[in-house]
Amino acid sequence: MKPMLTPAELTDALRQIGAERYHNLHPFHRLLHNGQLSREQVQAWALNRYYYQSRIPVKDSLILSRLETPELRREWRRRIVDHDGDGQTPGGIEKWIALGRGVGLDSDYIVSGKGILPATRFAVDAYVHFVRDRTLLEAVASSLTELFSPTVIGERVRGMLEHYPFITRETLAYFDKRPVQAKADSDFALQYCIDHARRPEEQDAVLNALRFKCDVLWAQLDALYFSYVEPAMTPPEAWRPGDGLEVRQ
Ligand SMILES: O=C(O)c1cc(C(=O)O)c2c(n1)C(=O)C(=O)c1cc(C(=O)O)[nH]c1-2
Repeated sequence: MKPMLTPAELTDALRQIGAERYHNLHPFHRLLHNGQLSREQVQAWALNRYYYQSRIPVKDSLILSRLETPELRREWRRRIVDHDGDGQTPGGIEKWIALGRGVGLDSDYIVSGKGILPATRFAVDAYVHFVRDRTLLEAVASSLTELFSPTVIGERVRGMLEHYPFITRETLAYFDKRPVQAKADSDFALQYCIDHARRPEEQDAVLNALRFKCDVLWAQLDALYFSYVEPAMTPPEAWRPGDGLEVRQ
């Protein structure tokens, strides 16, 4: 029989998965962060990534609806506000639209969902369905990629500011708050998993949920790489350079 991991061993095993398969390692991110993409390729990234952003509060609402105590719901509700805003302070979604506009896309086009790659949609929707259909423990564990996001975000912001003349600090304002929010989110989710995975099979399910989520992130970058980096195989009706641009007066 499999032994039960201690909290430290479970944490190490999760970190090991991140070290091997988190999306900071993906070739598309290497190109993005090292300044090796064209403005159009950065636009493709911003457009497709918006779809991920737009689904995050939807998947968090699904988790929220499954939580049994006011304390847990309060904690999870914060994530939704982080993305949707509170009607006064803009949330992450609004800031991502600003990022898209900052790289030249039209906001109505971004929000319309037109031009998003089929594989982006499949990967992101798979994440939403996962948190809907699996156990609550697996749903919470699938957010644990956020343990690793502060590092990749730091790398991305530094690299993009250094390498792309069309990128400003304001364009990347989305990322200002994310590392602190991600740390709070992932500290909570990790403790939840440690407390609620009480059998070796449940610990395995937690590890597998993180592997699945790494695949969700990886597949989105595969889609971008195969569609927009040479030799580009852009699917029919997907965004092409020149589509959906903001008209500047
Ligand atoms: O920029 C990134 O590389 C990155 C990664 C991740 C992640 O690891 O899932 C998230 C985010 N950003 C992010 O901005 C975000 O709001 C977010 C929410 C979640 C989640 O699973 O609940 N992951 C991420």
